[in-house]
Amino acid sequence: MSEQSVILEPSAPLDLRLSEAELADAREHIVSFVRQTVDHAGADGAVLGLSGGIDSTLTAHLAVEALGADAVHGLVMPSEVNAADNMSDAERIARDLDIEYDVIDIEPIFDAFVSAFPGETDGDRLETDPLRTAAGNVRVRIRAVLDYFVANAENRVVLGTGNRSEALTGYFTKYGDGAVDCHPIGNLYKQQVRQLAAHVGVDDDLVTKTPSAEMWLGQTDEAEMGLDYDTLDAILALHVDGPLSEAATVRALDVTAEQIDRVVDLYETSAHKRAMPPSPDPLYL
Ligand SMILES: Nc1ncnc2c1ncn2[C@@H]1O[C@H](COP(=O)(O)OP(=O)(O)OC[C@H]2O[C@@H]([n+]3cccc(C(=O)O)c3)[C@H](O)[C@@H]2O)[C@@H](O)[C@H]1O
Ligand SMILES: Nc1ncnc2c1ncn2[C@@H]1O[C@H](COP(=O)(O)OP(=O)(O)OP(=O)(O)O)[C@@H](O)[C@H]1O
Ligand SMILES: [Mg+2]
Repeated sequence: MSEQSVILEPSAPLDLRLSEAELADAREHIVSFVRQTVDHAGADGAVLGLSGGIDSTLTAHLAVEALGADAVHGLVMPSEVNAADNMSDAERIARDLDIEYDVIDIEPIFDAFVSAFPGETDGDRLETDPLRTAAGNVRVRIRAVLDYFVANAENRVVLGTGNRSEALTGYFTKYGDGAVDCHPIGNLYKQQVRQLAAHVGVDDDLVTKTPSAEMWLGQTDEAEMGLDYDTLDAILALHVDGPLSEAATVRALDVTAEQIDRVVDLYETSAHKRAMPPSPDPLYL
């Protein structure tokens, strides 16, 4: 076992870590998936947003492995609510991987959007929900527009960075960071994302960074969801993905029934984000 693969040991209530052999298989599986997705689309490469977070960092590493550095284009898209450290990390990752990248300040685009709705966004209303989330989602969706501009202009596919923990809880913006052509790491729980990132050689400071959507200053995934990722992943694996009842999951993990209810609620109320938009059944006249 490598030194990096024990990072999660102290707090994980359920050990979801993969063995070194499984990590090697997962890496190869994802790399093949990216290559096939690009080939099947007849595309010349891929584009993805680089946030300095671990999901986009791992996805970028695997994309370079699949396609070569020349075929990957990164977009670093700062706004007023992004930490400067994260944006400089994103640029550092692009430079280390030797990929083409652009830095696009999305704040002027956001400002233009907001000024189109003066009545809705006056004063402090953007600082509290529901407008805080609505405004955050606008920034996320602006990034998706820019991703697709590059994809269209350069015959690339858009790589998503969603992981299984986010997908099952709906912790993403519908048609924002969810608006992509594929999710290479979509079958990995968050703690497995960190582990695979360490396995492929991502720097420790990025592997252990606190996950944040950066939709507003100080936002963290775990605070907003009300659960830490290790607990969330364990409940997803045993109860939502797995066969254990709520009572058995409480016994197996150091969690409460209320925590499990919270996860099940996130899963059920986000079903619409994992499906194509529905239409009524066809009319047979
Ligand atoms: N049952 C239903 N059937 C069909 N559609 C339904 C629906 N319920 C809501 N909707 C629609 O969905 C909308 C709400 O979904 P959405 O617009 O996504 O908005 P919402 O889920 O409210 O917000 C996005 C969440 O994802 C988090 N996020 C976003 C981006 C990145 C990350 C990250 O981890 O980096 C996290 C963010 O912090 C926030 O908690 C509603 O306004 C409505 O249009
Ligand atoms: N400022 C940004 N510039 C470019 N892309 C961004 C930016 N913010 C978010 N993204 C894109 O949206 C994705 C979703 O964000 P998310 O926070 O879930 O992932 P992450 O930042 O890579 O990892 P973590 O969840 O650990 O913070 C990112 O992976 C990235 O592709
Ligand atoms: Mg992030």
